[in-house]
Order: sequence, then structure tokens, then C-alpha cells
Amino acid sequence: MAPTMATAITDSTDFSDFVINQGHGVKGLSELGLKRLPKQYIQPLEERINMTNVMPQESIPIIDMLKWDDVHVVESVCDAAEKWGFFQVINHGVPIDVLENVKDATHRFYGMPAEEKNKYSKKLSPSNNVRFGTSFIPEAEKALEWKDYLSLFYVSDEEASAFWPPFCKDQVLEYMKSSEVLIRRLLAMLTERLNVKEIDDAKTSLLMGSVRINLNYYPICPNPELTAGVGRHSDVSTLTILLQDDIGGLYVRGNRGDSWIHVPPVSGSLVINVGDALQIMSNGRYKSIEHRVLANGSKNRISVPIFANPRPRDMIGPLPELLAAGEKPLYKQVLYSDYVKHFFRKAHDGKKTVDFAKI
Ligand SMILES: O=C(O)CCC(=O)C(=O)O
Ligand SMILES: [Fe+2]
Repeated sequence: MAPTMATAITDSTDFSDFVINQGHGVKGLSELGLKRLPKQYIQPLEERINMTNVMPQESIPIIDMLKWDDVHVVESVCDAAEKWGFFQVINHGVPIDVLENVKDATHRFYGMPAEEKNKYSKKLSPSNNVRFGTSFIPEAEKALEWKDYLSLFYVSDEEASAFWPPFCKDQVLEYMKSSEVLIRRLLAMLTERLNVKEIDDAKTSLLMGSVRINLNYYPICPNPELTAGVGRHSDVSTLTILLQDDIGGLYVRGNRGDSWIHVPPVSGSLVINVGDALQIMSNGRYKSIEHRVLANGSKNRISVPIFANPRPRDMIGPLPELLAAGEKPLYKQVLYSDYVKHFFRKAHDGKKTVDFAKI
């Protein structure tokens, strides 16, 4: 019998051409109606989530930010960042329609034909700050991840206007700008506990001087248990603000051994997590926590994280306010762009990136 389109693509070298070069991504693969997961996506056993390690009775905190300057709210935020590195916020001040619009825009972008999306691929994108791709680093990964992404690094409105995809640009910019107050508030709360009295311009740049937004797409997967939507990693950001839809599938490492906790979709909420840069600046007081995404066998999922980062040219290390109080530094000063390059040189590998800055 002649091979079907699907078997021809998954069993031959046409695979990279179809998925990567032509820009069909995993969405294109999924839409072929494959019955079996292509071998390129089969993760080794130790990288598949073991459902017996998922703690259904545990959950990360959900914090109501309505009275954001109330001491109890501030305490809850700081305690959650110390204990869990992950929490959800509601009444966060980002209008719900802005969140809905950016989710719609994400679906609109992924609904475009492959050749349209491929105009933003590494090879073809007119700007280094706009990148459509699949998996994480296909050239460095032994097994691929079941995810497509559009990654947008914000430089200026003019640059975004010229180079970001018109199908989603306005909604993404609005989401980014409407989240700024929340990010600023959270960082002010968190750094106050680190003895930072005032966030001046230099501190603002260090904490949130550059912003990256990803539009993630996790299509229906024929064998979700054999692969990963995103493998175990921590973010390189200071803070990540993540908008997820109502499908679920994000898991964060629990406090005990190899345990994992699901982050259930909560309507109107945003998920906040501490990234490596804040772990380093806080000298380990706040911890970036490993997380991963499970693929889904029956539904397409999207998520839209905003990564608030130092600027590439910033040196990051334990904050002087902590060292002045007599803390022994656990991390050295590193150039943030070197740190990020190190992260993007390798496949997802849990929290190993942080070793780059350890003393
Ligand atoms: O899709 C998600 O829920 C998480 C994605 C993620 O961890 C990331 O993009 O860094
Ligand atoms: Fe992440």
C-alpha cells in the first residue's frame, strides 16, 4: 500500500522540511490526523511526567490583588514567591477583555497558512526580535517538544509596528502595556522584602528593562503521555506573567522530591512565576521553580507568557542591598545576555542554567 501523506512525512527526512523549513510546525503535523506520535517527539522515560507523582490535593496559592497595597496581600505575594516560586493572581488590574483579545489574536495567528507564519521563521524573519518556531531548540534537542511558538522581543512601538505580525500585533502590545503596572507592583513588593527602599530608574531597568512575549500553541497530540509540550525548565526572566486558556496542562515542581502540582486554569487569572534572574538578584531568597507542560490528547491549548527581564547589557548578581546587610553572595555577577545565551544553547534541562551564575 502506498504510504499516506502522514507516514511519508513522519518516517523520512521530509519531516524537518515539513515541520521546520516549511513552517507547518506541530500544528501542521497534528492536523494530518496522525494516529501515532512521530518518533522525533518520543521523550526518554525520565522526561515524561509520571502521573503517580502528581499531587492532586496540592495547589499553588491564588492571591486576590484587589487591595494590592494591603500588608496582607504584600505578605501573601512575598511568601508565595519564597515558598512556591509560583502563584496565580486575580483582580490583578489587567482588563479581562485585553486578555480575551490576546487569546483570540493568538488563535488568529496560528490559523494563518504555514507559508504566512513562516515569514517570521529564523531564516525569513525581517527582524531578529520576531521569531516563529517549533519545539525549543530543535538543533540541540534529542527529542522534540510538542509546541509551536511566536516569540516577540519588544524594542519600541515603531519596531513592533514594522515587524510584528499584523494579525496579532495590536492585541499583544495592549496586553504587554496593560500588564506593566502589575509587574511593577509585584516587583516593588518583592524587592521591598530584600531591603530595596525605592525602585529608581536604574532598578526598574534591571528588574524589567526588557520584555519578551511568546504566543505558544500546543496542538492535539496522538500520544500525549510519550512526549512533552514543554520540558522541565525554569524561566530566565525576573518575573513571568502567564496567561493560559481553559485547557490546563501546566505543572510546577512541588516542595517534596519528584512531585508535581497542576496549575488549574482559573478564569480571568494570571499565573506569576519567579525566574532565574530574580533568584540570582535575591541571592536565592526567591526561587525560580521548574515547570513543564503536558501535551493534550483531545484539545488544542494556547498560552501567552510575558517575560519581564533585565536588559541584555545589564550585569546581574545578588542585590547590593542584601550584600550590605552582610549576606554572603551565592552567585557572581554575570552579563545577562551571556546568561540568556547559555539557556538557549541547550535543550531544556530543569534548573541547570542557574549553575552558570553560581559561585
Ligand atoms: O504554556 C505554559 O503554560 C507554560 C509555558 C512556559 O513555561 C514558557 O513558555 O516558558
Ligand atoms: Fe516557562
